[in-house]
Amino acid sequence: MAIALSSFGILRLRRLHSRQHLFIRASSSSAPAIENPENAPQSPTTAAAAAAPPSFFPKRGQTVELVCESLAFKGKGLCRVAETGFVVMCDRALPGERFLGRVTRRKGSYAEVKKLKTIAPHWNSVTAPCIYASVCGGCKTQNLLYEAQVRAKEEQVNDLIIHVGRFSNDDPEFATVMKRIVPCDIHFHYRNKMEFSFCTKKWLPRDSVVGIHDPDETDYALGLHAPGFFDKVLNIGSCLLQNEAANRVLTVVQDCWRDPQLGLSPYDVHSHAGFLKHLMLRTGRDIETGLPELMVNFVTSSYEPKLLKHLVEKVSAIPEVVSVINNVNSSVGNTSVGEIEYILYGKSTITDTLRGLKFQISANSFFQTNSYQAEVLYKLVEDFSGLKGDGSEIILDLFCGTGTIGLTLARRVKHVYGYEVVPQAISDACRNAELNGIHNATFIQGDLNKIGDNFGNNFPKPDIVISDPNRPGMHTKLIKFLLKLRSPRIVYVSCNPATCARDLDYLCHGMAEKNIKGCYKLKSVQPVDMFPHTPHIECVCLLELS
Ligand SMILES: C[S@@+](CC[C@H](N)C(=O)[O-])C[C@H]1O[C@@H](n2cnc3c(N)ncnc32)[C@H](O)[C@@H]1O
Repeated sequence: MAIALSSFGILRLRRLHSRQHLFIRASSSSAPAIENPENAPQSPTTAAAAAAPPSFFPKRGQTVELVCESLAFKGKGLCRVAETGFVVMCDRALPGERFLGRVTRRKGSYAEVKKLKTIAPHWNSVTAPCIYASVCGGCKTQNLLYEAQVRAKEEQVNDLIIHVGRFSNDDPEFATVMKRIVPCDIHFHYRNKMEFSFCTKKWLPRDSVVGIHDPDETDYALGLHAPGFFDKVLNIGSCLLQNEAANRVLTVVQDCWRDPQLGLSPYDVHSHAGFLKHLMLRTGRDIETGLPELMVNFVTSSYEPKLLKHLVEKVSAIPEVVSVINNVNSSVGNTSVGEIEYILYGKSTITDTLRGLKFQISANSFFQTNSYQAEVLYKLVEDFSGLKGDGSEIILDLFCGTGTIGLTLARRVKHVYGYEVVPQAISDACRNAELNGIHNATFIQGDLNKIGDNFGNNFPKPDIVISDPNRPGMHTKLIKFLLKLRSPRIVYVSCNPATCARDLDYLCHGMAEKNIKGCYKLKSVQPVDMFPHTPHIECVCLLELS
């Protein structure tokens, strides 16, 4: 197998043909589906593999020896069966790793395998500092050198833009469109929000993990979900992605919540009995001092403040804790957004700063989870917006959350119009505008997946559209609206490069099956690493009217 030395000095496999696009599906039925992989153009290798007799394909339960070529969608290792080139995906297989895997399922044109045994380790291997790293679903690549992590992310974006977005790397402009990834300088303690789950069923990985010590004898757990299980939780004492004060809160809660005298019970997702659902920790910064301030949010199945009294006393004794909230979610659903929110201690919001502005954040409003790297991301958005600086432009900020992007641009434009589905985020956005003395921003609550023909009547034609959807990307209705609107510039911020590539394809090349023509030219795709050690990739893209 050919190997090459990349510009980062990392040994990596020379990629023959990427098939990452086979593994991408829109995660919401409301969003347009990624094109059928069966219809995707086939490379010579894959065409040969497709023509091979079925017996060439691995069968369920079969053990195969594989070498991981690269990282693909959701950070899974992409491998090929020797001789046939048949594509196989394996969770936690890293580039260069030779291993034995058992085929767990066949999915159309590829199969998934479970890693049984590593024969030869991956390239750029480092020791993971977290004792849970090999089992917890959060960090999948802590044992991969950070430079190799970002290189893999950059390659993934490149492949998706080519194969899903249908942009050609033979085009001489392609190299100037695709920018090098911006790495994150802070590799640990960067998350300002973590959600831990209470559970009746502690998950103990079969291969017991060296260093994990859990003195508690009950089956109860508080921690992060076992990968792939909604009803099993890995009990954890601390998480290296969150800050030190948040870890102190977690420790304090862990130390007492199972005390039988408190009468607390974890919620059982099968029987729907039990009280404690989630522990959400959010960290902001005091605007005056810059010191961390924490919100502790207990999500429970009913409102019983007496039951929480001891926990509230314990956590509020931690100096950084300025807010203790109780979200009551009495539905059988297990989300952390309650139908009613109570303040048990301190304030209802915490504060943070971004690009010189102050923001108040409620328990359930979206706020970028890596505040440090959000500064970098927003600077890119501002640069891509290409503001004239004469205060003449109109900005349409789609999926605006608490208004952060629009507000950071407001002082340099005529007016900002923000759209967002969560009512609490809209009230936060209005309050944030006021807090910063910004009077040229209007925030409107509405579902952008359900826009009607009159959408667009409430605001003038924008000069710049910012669109920052969540993982499913933009709904076809919204894409059609943007193609009709023909704003000169679109800055597309994405947390899912797969749906991003699909939407860029529609905006630039149209949707032939719906007889819709594209009218944009892709000028820039800038990947940004916001979440080291995880498969998540953020991108800022610039489109201009062609
Ligand atoms: C990735 S966040 C971006 C938020 C904001 N731009 C920022 O940088 O903080 C996506 C936002 O889209 C909102 N959202 C999700 N689906 C939506 C929909 N169908 N209509 C309107 N907003 C939606 C979410 O509530 C969330 O606030």
